[in-house]
Amino acid sequence: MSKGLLIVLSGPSGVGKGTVCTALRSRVPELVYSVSATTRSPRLGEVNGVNYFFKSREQFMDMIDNDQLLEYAEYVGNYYGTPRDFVEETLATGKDIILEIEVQGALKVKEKFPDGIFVFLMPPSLDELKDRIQGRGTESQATIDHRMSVAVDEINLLQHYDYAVVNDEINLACKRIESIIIAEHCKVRK
Ligand SMILES: Nc1nc2c(ncn2[C@@H]2O[C@H](COP(=O)(O)OP(=O)(O)O)[C@@H](O)[C@H]2O)c(=O)[nH]1
Ligand SMILES: Nc1ncnc2c1ncn2[C@@H]1O[C@H](COP(=O)(O)OP(=O)(O)O)[C@@H](O)[C@H]1O
Repeated sequence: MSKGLLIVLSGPSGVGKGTVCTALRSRVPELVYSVSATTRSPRLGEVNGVNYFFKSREQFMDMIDNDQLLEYAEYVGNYYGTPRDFVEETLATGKDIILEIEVQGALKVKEKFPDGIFVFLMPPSLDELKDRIQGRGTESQATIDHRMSVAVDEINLLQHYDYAVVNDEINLACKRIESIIIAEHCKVRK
């Protein structure tokens, strides 16, 4: 049995990663989603173990010390990390897995999984990005400003990715990512 594909989806806050991932999972039900650990507080409606594993700083530091994270990063004042065992076990069973993570973490994953597929979700414009993150209404103005300045740095690291997908329209963005996954399965690996 061949190993599954490791797909990394990054992109600035508010670009629509969560929305696109949810749509993608209903279009491609066999695609497994990696649930990250974070020290961020849950937003209204977020469920522990579904959206994230919500951890205290101490619990998160323990996960780092016990080598339970494939990668982790600090982003706008909170820690985020990918539980290692779940990713490795999923790939070993031949299933594809998608990690929705920010750029620093994605670059660390690339060192460990050079055969991973790195997809960057792009906003149609920076103005549209700001409108989306503001429209979601989950962040304070100071956090939005911080996330917008991080967004510019993140977009500057696009050259480390294999694919850039513009999220102009959710179904179109999903179709593009689905096409990438299909093409990668057909690829002749040398
Ligand atoms: N490195 C890393 N980044 C993560 C992980 N999980 C989520 N992130 C990223 O952390 C950033 C902030 O996530 P979040 O607070 O949920 O905000 P949102 O992306 O604006 O909904 C986003 O870029 C996520 O993709 C992870 O396990 N590792
Ligand atoms: N293609 C799109 N067109 C218009 N609005 C979108 C699109 N994709 C996502 N959104 C909206 O933008 C906001 C941010 O999306 P979200 O998925 O939370 O982003 P992220 O996970 O990247 O931070 C949400 O209110 C969402 O409904």
